Amino acid sequence: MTSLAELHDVARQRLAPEHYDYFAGGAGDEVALADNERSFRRLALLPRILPGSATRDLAVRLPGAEASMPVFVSPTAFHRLAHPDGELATARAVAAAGTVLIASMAATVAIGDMAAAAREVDPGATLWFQLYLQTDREVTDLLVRRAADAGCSALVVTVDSPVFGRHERDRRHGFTDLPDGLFAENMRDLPGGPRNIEMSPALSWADLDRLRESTSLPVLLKGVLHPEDAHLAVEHGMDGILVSNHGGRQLDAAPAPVDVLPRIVEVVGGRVPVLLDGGVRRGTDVAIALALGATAVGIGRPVLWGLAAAGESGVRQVLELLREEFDDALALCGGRRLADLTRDLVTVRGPEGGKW
Ligand SMILES: Cc1cc2nc3c(=O)[nH]c(=O)nc-3n(C[C@H](O)[C@H](O)[C@H](O)COP(=O)(O)O)c2cc1C
Ligand SMILES: O=C(O)C(=O)c1ccccc1
Repeated sequence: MTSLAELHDVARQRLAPEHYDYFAGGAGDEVALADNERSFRRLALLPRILPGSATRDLAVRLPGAEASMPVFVSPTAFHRLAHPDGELATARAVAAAGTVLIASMAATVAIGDMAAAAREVDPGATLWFQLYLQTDREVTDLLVRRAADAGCSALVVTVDSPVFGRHERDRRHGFTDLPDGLFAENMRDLPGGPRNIEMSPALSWADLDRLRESTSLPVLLKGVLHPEDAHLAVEHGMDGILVSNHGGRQLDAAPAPVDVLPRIVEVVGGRVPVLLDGGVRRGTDVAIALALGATAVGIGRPVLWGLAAAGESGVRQVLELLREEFDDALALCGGRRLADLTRDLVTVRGPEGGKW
């Protein structure tokens, strides 16, 4: 395979249409979904010349992690729909790539089993745990304890989902439940028995304060788009911000993360790392996001396409392609390290380019 787009095409052929549409789809008219990729293509990189170094350093320090490149895996649900090995294959591939896997609370493999699979490949593998705060605090506390016991080195609290997104492709297929034999394995053995993941508009900053006090793990907020919320996240002691519109699956009128990134970076002012996901499909997308101030970027769907196309090997291919493409982009921008990707390199395409 020579690009993520090719892996997508193979995955589309292999997946049942209702499962393909579950992974690929967005909310409403899928305006946000389309804009996530399109926004990267509206931007250009003004390359510098004569870098003066034969090699480049792609490694980056993140909360509770040293990643081999500034690309991590964003949390996505239900990997066993894509491949029988599910999240075990994903965990192995991400460990082999030496980057961070944010394990979804809605995984079809329990967090402890994912961590064990990752550690067989690399004893130093890094997993973070994605959490939807549950209104029953006992349930949230138990999930946090299990993530910590599994060795997760940070919590990523998803805050863009006070209600479930309206996914019209799923409605058309009547896809509402996992097939028999598959289950959101982290949701077993909880007070009151197995549970569904709850999304609740009743949650507030007070619930995050409580989580912050209940754990010594770094806590990152996923799904921040408004600069004022980025400011509040820092004030409330968060250890990082993930700028995201949930891959266009929640508010369809939400902007593309890359379009709001500069303002958020400005407000945060270097106090905590600012991460981004949504629409990253090429090494040049990674370079643009870093030049606009992101510390690292996440990929969601490309991992699912790799998994569906070729299991663990497919996810490895996705990560290695992005690594090679990003290294190429950094070289062509005249850079030798991540810090060489600066804001002045980014312009808007077209004759107005540079007015930014
Ligand atoms: C099929 C699917 C399932 C997802 N499940 C979760 C989830 O369980 N928790 C979460 O915080 N985000 C979830 N997301 C959002 C991703 O973490 C991420 O924000 C998004 O996919 C990034 O956009 P991209 O797919 O364009 O790379 C999901 C996304 C997809 C496509
Ligand atoms: O589909 C999603 O985007 C998602 O975040 C999710 C949340 C809970 C259960 C399954 C998926």
